[in-house]
Amino acid sequence: MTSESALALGPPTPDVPGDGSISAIADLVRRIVNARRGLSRTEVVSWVSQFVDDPDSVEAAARVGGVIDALCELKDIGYGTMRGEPVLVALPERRIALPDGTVVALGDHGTLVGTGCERLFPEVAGGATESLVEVLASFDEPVPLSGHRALEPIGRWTGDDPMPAALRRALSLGGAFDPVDQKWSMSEENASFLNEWFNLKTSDPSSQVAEPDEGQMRVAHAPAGSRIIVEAGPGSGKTHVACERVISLVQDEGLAPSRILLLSFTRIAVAEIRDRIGRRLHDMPNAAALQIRTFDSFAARLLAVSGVYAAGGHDASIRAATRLMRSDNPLVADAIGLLEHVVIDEAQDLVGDRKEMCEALLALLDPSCGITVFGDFAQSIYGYQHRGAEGSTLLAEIAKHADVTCDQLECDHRTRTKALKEMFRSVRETLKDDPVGSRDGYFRIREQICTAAVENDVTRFAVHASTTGGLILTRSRRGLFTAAEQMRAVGRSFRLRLPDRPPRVEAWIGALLGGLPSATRMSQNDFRSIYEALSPAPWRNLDECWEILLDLDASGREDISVGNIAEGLADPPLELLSDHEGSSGPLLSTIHAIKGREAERVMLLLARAPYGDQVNWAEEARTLYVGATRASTELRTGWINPRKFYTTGEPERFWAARPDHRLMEIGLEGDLVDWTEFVRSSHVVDEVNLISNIWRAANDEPRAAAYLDAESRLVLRVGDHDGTAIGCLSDSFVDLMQSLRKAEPESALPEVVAGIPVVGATTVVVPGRSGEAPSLALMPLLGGFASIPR
Ligand SMILES: Nc1ncnc2c1ncn2[C@@H]1O[C@H](COP(=O)(O)OP(=O)(O)OP(=O)(O)O)[C@@H](O)[C@H]1O
Repeated sequence: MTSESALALGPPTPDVPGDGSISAIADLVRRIVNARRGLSRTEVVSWVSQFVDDPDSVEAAARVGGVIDALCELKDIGYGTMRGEPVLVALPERRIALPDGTVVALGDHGTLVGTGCERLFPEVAGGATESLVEVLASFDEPVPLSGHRALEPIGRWTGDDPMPAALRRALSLGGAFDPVDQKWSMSEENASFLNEWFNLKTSDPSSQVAEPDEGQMRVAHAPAGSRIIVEAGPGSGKTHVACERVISLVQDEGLAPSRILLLSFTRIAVAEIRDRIGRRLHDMPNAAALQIRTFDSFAARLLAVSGVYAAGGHDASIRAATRLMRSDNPLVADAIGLLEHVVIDEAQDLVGDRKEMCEALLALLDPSCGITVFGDFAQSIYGYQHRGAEGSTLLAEIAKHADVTCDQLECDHRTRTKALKEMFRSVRETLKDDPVGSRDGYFRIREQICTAAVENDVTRFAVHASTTGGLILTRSRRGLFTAAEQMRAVGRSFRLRLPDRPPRVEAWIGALLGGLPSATRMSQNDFRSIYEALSPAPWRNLDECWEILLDLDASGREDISVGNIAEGLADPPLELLSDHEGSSGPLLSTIHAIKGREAERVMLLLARAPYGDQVNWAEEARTLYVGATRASTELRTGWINPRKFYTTGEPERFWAARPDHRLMEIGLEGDLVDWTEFVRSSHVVDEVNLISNIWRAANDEPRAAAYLDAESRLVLRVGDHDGTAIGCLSDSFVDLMQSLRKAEPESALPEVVAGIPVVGATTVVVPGRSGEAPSLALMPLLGGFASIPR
């Protein structure tokens, strides 16, 4: 077809507006492309331009060209060839559901956008073929737009750099977008969705100090020597008050920070508490001496100062610390006798070894030492893991002590909707009335939770617009792996929190300072030269990195020392710590691993209810309650059908059988030998070189494999068996693997363990030899499943 015959199509019919608006141009483009096969872009531009104001102007052609490009970019129309020449062609219809509930049509839909509307794509009634999440995920990764303001519902691109293609597409779909003037308007819901999709930050609520309510005031400002149990529901501010209590003990009661001990469960919880208290007490000279620790790090410190070494991981250290505190050791008794106040958070989950350790600690305290214990019986979800534990959490035990008074916090500060507030309260009542639990009771609670949800029974959560941010929670680890797989399958970015993983401290520190002697000092200029030589470059800029290092060094000097930084990282600040893989998107976690956290939006994935005689229905119900009460604004429930896995080892890990191999979960803490042991092996010639190899592997995220060496060790390498060595599988991992293969104790190891995903790297602190300060290194982080030959 020639341009003449294209033009012969004539002027647009009266129902096709020719007002030069974006929507009118888009309609005209679609109309000519659908009606006439084989038109080139130039022919379409020239036909459409005749219907816009001042058709001969360069602007008219540019405007029409811009709209054609936008339509092509979103596959509304496309390019084909005719007789070897590129031509514009019609494409099949698609209907896309937007986060605000509207559906827009793309492709050959025969619907006009309509006069006065600036949309490129018409809004249509009826069902969608895909969601905006699927469309955006299929293009590419979200582009970080840091540096630009958050997207307002009405706005214009003000960046100096060109608008990223991903944003252009998202705006074209999400609302009215003018691709030439780069202006947009869209609904609040769609704007807030895009802000999350592009990881644009809104204000940080944690930096605002909340005014305590009456109950919180009572607890926070109780006399230093009081012994109180604070039993209160989700969102009542227990963690918030735990911080206020410590601040008040220092500021109002004049306690020396070093005489206050606060214990909580996770490193992240501890880092958050330290961060909050640190910000409020920043002008107190000794605030850094506050002992804010996890139960595990408290045990490790106690053993270290007493010169006791306990092999065998965290649980063994906890048991050794308990024995030590019960052993009449004068050094330990003195150290603990100095404490003037102990705060324990999340006491409802203290069972088994950790509970016994806390009891041993409390028994050693001076009678004048105060105690504040926070917990919520309705959120107790760890009973099933421990023998005889039901009903005997630390919370329940301490409540029996004669010298302890009980207090409560009544207000719920988390929820933003009436339905959630009511559910938080009513389910707690139900749990209180039926502590033993039953199948019927469990289903009643499930029902109550669903009533408070804004949407239930979501089956395709991975493409649901609400899962751009917030939490996606599963009851089991099997569910979590399945959910992660579903997200991966549709190309979504997400963050994944798995229990029992090594701590993750930002890798650039180890990449830049790892392998250097602890006595190394560095000026800002020295640092600049190693920073600029690092490839790939760290995601934090040079000045930011230097500021962080000066803070960690804490010497007040203008240069840094590797030893000081390593010491500073013994208790890493919150901003350098992460407890998940991935850097953007919603956080996927089991309910067990998310306690104490909250999010505006929660997608609680339900599976078929448990069955059998062994089900602890009360605990199942409490677990659902913990999951549902993480939401402050929008709770949704969805469905997941967890894949089958077998389990092995302690802590439990998954494995699955395949015809000629087994898949075994890898990446748990202790799966690789530590840095000191690895560098002693013949595979490491130069530590600095090793570190740069690990840094590259962490950034490329390749699959690695472990190859058998001459000394019967399985050495982790990138590439083939001559590839770069970046680590070595530990004996405990190898033993577990051999037992899974049903191999005899002394039988040969496999030649290769393949398919091991490298998911990142972490900075590690390397203890110094006798009397020396510690130094730094970098270790790879592994994830997913290794393939083990039968
Ligand atoms: N007095 C207050 N005024 C306003 N907001 C508050 C107040 N106290 C706490 N909050 C906020 O309420 C939310 C819940 O607080 P927090 O996480 O401390 O509750 P919690 O009792 O520990 O919850 P959970 O038992 O679920 O872990 C947080 O966002 C916190 O900042």
